[in-house]
Amino acid sequence: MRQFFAAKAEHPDVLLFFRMGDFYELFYDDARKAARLLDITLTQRGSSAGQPIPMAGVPAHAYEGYLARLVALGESVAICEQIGDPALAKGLVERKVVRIVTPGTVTDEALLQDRRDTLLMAVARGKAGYGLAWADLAGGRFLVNEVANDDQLEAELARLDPAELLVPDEEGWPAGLAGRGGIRRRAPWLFDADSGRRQLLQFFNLHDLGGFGIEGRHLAIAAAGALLGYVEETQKQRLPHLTSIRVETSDGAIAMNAATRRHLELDTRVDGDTRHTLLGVLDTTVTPMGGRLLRRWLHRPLRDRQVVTERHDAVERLIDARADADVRDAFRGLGDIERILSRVALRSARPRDLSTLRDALLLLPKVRAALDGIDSPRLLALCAELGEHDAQAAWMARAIVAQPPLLARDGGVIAEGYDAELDELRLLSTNADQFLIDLEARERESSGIPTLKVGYNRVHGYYIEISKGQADKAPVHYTRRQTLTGAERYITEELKQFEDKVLSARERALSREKLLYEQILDELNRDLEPLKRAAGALSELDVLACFAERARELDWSRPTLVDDAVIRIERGRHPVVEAVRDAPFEPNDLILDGDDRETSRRMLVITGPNMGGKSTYMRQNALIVLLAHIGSFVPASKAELGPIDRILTRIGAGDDLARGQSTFMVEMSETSYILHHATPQSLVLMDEIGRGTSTYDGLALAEACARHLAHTNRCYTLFATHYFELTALAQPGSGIANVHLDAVEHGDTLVFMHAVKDGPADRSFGLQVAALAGLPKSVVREARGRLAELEQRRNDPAPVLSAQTLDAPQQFGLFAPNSAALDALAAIDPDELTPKQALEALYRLKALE
Ligand SMILES: Nc1ncnc2c1ncn2[C@@H]1O[C@H](COP(=O)(O)OP(=O)(O)OP(=O)(O)O)[C@@H](O)[C@H]1O
Repeated sequence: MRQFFAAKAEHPDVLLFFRMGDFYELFYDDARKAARLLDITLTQRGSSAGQPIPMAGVPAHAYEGYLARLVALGESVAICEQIGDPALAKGLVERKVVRIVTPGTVTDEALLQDRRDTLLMAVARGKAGYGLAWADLAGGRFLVNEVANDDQLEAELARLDPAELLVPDEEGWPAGLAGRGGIRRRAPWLFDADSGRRQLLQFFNLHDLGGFGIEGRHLAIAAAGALLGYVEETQKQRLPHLTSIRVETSDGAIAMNAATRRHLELDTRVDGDTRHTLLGVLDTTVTPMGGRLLRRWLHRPLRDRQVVTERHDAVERLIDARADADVRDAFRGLGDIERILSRVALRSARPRDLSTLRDALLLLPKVRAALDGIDSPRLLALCAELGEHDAQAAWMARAIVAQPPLLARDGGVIAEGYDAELDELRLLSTNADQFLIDLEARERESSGIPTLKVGYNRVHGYYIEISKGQADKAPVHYTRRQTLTGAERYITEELKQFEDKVLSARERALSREKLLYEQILDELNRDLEPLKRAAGALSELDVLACFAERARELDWSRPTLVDDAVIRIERGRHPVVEAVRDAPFEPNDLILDGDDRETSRRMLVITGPNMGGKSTYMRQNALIVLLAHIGSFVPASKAELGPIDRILTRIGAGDDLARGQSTFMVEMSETSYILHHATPQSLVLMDEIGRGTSTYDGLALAEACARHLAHTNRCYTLFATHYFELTALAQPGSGIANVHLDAVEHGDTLVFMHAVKDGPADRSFGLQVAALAGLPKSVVREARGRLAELEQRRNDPAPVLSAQTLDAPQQFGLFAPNSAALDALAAIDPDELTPKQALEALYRLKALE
């Protein structure tokens, strides 16, 4: 327990896995917590100061599964091992914390998700905003950025979604950050720019940081220093695979804030589903590393049109040459070499990592052959990045057996013929079998005991066994080793010598193999950079081939990026709705264009019935713009897109109660963000703005926002609304046009046409949709009565949006005047009344006046 307390004192904030023989044990609060999180038994062991010591344990041979669960829950675990051999230790065996496994720093295959980066991030704070540094230790990437304000910080957090976030232990963090899981508060002095700089120079062994382009970015350097400090503290080893640091600026990408990522359901739906999302439809990459790159691309559509056009070009060439199928075919045997290379650098690569790497290198010629003769600048560049690794592949093929065992510990990894000394040692132990058979035959003959056996067990080694009945015939030079119930076991001088030779040959073979294994890792580490580049190129090829496959399979077409201010989409479709619908999807066009105030068309006011397809139409256009800017083809027959700097959305997506905001508050803060940030190059989606409050307030706000977007922001706007009043905004020269979706009534049913047509809708079908949804008939009937009244009221001379109404400070209740009388009136069904009842009703109404 003294050892435990000492180790625990050094790691008070994390769970301590304390190795005791075949188990990792946890004590006290750690035990209680682990028992709860892992559903393992909480027991006791001994006592301390008269109190029993709570304990829980996991078997050492299966600890990875438990570790994975704890890490997924955001917990960190310090692994305290027995150092040295318990058999040789005098008294207690020494124990030491050898590493700390934390959610953001894991690199073991079993603890990672295949198709999702696991990131560790640090955030430094200063007057100019925030510095961000994030590292993917399993993939060997290290990046930084600086952002000016809380909104941008939240957008980066939503994009990168780090598993673990280091922040200075101070107050006043924005709610979006403070409420996240995986936050680790660290002493503020650890986020100091000067010491960060020193730390970086020391880590990369450099004299200045100019080569990385981060000189002068003090906040980014402070964050990077804090991150490195944490990594060194927890990993307790060098990280040779982090070889550089890269700046990933925000202005290189089309900005999307957290709300936009959520609303567009890029990789997760509001209900947590990941299949029916854009990534779910798009991702047919073959390798996990390709899958991760695609996810990264999807969250960072580029503004650099040359890079994007080169990707379109590559995809088109792959389709034309029908080469994507061959590339993808070659990739089936590829595996996750990006992460394998990190484990090679960290020297934790397992035998099967090496055989996978070897097989990947052997596949490179096939990949190159599939791309041969395809004239695309990006594909040519990627082929060059793949590099030449034939010699390395041949060497690894010689070194590693075809199918190595899981662990290096028991040997059998290095192939025969690779190392003469190992072969000789192995021969010695293999020949042992024949020697023993011969020895048994000889001893049987010389002793005259036909049942005599030669055997082996781990405790006593080799022996000659004679049954009890025959034991008196044992020759005198036999020395007794062990007595069993029915037999005696002996050893002879010859057998002892043989045993020493064989056992030591086995041991020497194992240690020779270990040495060779280390040498292989050394050799690979010498060449790590070109191998990492090859892995990067393979990931990108995987994504481009996936784009080609999707384009062909789903009938997508190549978008054109133009310099004019325009978004012109012909026959666009929603990729996810189309994928899940059984019935055909109705394609729709979108034209927004022009810089000129008089002639431009910058905003569409979209009206139409509920369920008509307004949201689908708006989102499909945003997704098409996004897909085009990651380099993919798009679900449309044609798309011409001018420069885009932001995609901003305001789409009702439930309350954000977790952050203590009401529906309407969320709606308004998202709208406010959009009004402050949208530029003439931004695409803005506004879905039913104003519906979270009373009708007149909502209508007034919706109209004011629409005007602001059209006249001040002048962004490309799709504005869906149920307020018909807004259709009046579409005046000549306003830059605003009306479109609508339609439905037709067939008896009791409604048929939605889903086609976008010019002009405003003439009615909304709200009650019919409600009836379709199964609202009780009596309720629908009553609503119909109310509707008639309200429409009557609307035709009253007082205009809803008169300046007087808008300026009035008080809030109008829709039914405020005479509401008791109206209620009573609505409750009357004239068809059901006798003349007498009708007269009584009239008197009652009169009394309510
Ligand atoms: N173009 C289309 N072709 C085929 N089906 C479509 C199309 N657009 C929408 N749909 C179908 O109609 C359903 C309703 O669409 P959507 O949610 O976009 O309607 P909405 O007008 O936004 O409704 P609400 O006003 O109630 O929010 C979708 O789930 C989809 O199944």
